[in-house]
Amino acid sequence: MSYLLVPKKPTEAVDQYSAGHVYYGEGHIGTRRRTYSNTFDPPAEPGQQQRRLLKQPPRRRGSHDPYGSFPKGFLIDVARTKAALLAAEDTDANYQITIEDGGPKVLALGTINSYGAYNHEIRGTYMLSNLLQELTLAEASGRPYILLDESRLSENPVHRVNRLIRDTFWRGLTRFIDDTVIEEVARDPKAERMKDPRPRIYVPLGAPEQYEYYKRVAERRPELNLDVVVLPEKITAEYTKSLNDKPGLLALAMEEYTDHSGKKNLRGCPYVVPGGRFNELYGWDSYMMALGLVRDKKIDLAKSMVINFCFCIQHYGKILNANRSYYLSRSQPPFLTDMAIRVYEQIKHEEGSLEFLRIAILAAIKEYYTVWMAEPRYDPKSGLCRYRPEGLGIPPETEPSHFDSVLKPFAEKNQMTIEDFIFAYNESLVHEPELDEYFLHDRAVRESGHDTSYRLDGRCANLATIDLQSLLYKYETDISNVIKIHFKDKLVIPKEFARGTSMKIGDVESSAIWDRRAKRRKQLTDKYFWNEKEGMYFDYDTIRMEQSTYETATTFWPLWAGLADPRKAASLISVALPKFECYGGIVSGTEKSRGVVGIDRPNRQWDYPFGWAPHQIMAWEGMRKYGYVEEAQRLCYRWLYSLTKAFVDYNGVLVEKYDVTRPIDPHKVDAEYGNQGGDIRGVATEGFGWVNASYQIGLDIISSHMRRALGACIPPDAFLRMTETEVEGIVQSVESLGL
Ligand SMILES: OC[C@H]1O[C@H](O[C@H]2O[C@H](CO)[C@@H](O)[C@H](O)[C@H]2O)[C@H](O)[C@@H](O)[C@@H]1O
Ligand SMILES: [Ca+2]
Repeated sequence: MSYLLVPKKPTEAVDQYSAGHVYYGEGHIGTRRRTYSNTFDPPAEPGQQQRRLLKQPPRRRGSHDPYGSFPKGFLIDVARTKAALLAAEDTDANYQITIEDGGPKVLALGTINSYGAYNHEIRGTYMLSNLLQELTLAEASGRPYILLDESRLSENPVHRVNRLIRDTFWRGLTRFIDDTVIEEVARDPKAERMKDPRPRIYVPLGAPEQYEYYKRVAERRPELNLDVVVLPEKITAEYTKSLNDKPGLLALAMEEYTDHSGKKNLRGCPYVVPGGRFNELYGWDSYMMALGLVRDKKIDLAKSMVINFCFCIQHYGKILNANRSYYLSRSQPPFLTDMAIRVYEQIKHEEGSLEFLRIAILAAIKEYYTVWMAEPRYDPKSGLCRYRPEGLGIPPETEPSHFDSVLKPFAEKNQMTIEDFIFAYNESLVHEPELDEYFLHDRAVRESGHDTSYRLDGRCANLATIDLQSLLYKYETDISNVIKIHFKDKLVIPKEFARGTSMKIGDVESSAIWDRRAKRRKQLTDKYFWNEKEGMYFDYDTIRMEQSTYETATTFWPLWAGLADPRKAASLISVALPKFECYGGIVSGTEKSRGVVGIDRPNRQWDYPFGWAPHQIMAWEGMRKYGYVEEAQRLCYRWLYSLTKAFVDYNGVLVEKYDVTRPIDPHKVDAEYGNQGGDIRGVATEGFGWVNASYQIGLDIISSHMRRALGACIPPDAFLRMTETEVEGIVQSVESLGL
């Protein structure tokens, strides 16, 4: 009987903690399915034991496995067990097993040791939800029957999150653009309601080889209905607006390779997307994810994202908010220099690494001059820079009713429905300067990455933010250091980077000028952004010529950039930190600054009480830079606790942002478009990009003692009050329960 040949220890051939696609085999359409010893096919004539396993529902106590002390594994009929599990335990029928389900929280499974004759009970939300996740993965891999290690169900949650991110989620979020996947990557849930959302790719004029490539794809595969469009050399705000009805992907870097038949071909340079409805290469998300990728030793991916950024600067004039047509005029917070340096550090022994760094720094210099130090973003009066992109009309990618309350009075004034007014306004058939001003700021808010908040609403384009100021200081110091250390203090500007700038071919960049720029920026920061009385940094309004009073978590960014002097750093820790430190980490802005919210003044996602991964990462790194390691670890524990807690209680969820004031279900966010990444059917396959990164980075920051406490889900406030021995006692009892 073939089932008797099933190995006793499924771990012999495949590691018990392998990623789903390895443990169960590849199962997606078009990929090769592999067979491993931890899966098995039922015999044509099932024997007695097997019949029992396949036909009888799992039994309760009385049929307990007498070999119970063995490391356990289970023989599972995937479809039957999944159906039984969902019927009993998913009482709210959302294909997740969470603490909100009211089932018995126990399910008996036939053990491998007894060839399915005896059962062992799986108990509690966490193990049952892990079972659902494993069954969903097995099903997706096309496995009707599996042998499952119990350790995959009782796995320490910190180990499980860390492992899933490293081996599964990055993989799930990786994209590239070429003929094999164009229909998949062109898909855009944000564009579905736009007029002509057929798959479309816009190719820059300077990449004719890509135009030829995609034209050939469109001809060869007419069923795709792929529209291939060349962009004009000069991209104006009018042109970008004209694409609103024809949304499409913006081409990214491709590389030449020789295929198996010896023919030269092109293939897309891969990148990682944020997740949820964000299925494209984003600006600052990419930086945060690159930190996580480097940490997880996925260096090629991080490197490829830098290459894609350089392509964007060269062909679109900026690092794009994201590579969709409606983002053409917009950038996002600049992080290229730090990203390139971190990748370079990992590849410096490789051939071509210095050339990689040279190109990235040249691209960053071009971006610095033409995006951030050029009007309208640059304010010549103050010498400060702002998020202030060009653009016309209403951002088309937001949710349908997002602007209704803003547009309603204008629609009424013009005696139109909101829908008719949107058309008339976008087509310049009506003129509303007040609305133009509103959307100028709205676009700026989106460029800032902080969309939306009461900090930036209605004024962002006028604000020089402490965020941007810190990032540009980092550009200046990084560029200076790289030129000095790696290029003998001389970096010659080549033709492709001089084009479209005031730089001339052959101009030489040296460290001195970048040092002067950094020094000047530091003076301006102290003058405009530091508030001695409040002991922290604030944004500066370049039109009203006054500091903003909104308390923002980006006040810690000068630490990350190395821009604060030690006295200011100390004040940020003693005065500012208590305002932002919440139960689950750093909050985006203080409650006082946000003000009262209600029906007429709804929550904004970048305000109190929400916490975001990039804010945590920037604060941790900044504090560590200045020696505030204990504070960084404490904040880290808080954040990782929120992520782990929601993961354990809510079927493995990892989402875009968290409510850092909620101890129980911090992933529940009632603001704007809700939370991305939470839409799980059985199992999460992607998490959310920058949250994934924050988890991996955070694990390297906390102590091993903290890591053990986290695995036992000890709440932060309790953990901080406990002695090390008390924590160890709890950890050991949790571990002995196998949970
Ligand atoms: O569609 C609404 C907005 O979506 C993006 O913003 C949010 O998601 C991004 C990707 O994770 C992130 O970079 C940003 O900080 C988030 O607020 C997009 O960037 C906006 O332009 C867009 O309007
Ligand atoms: Ca449920």
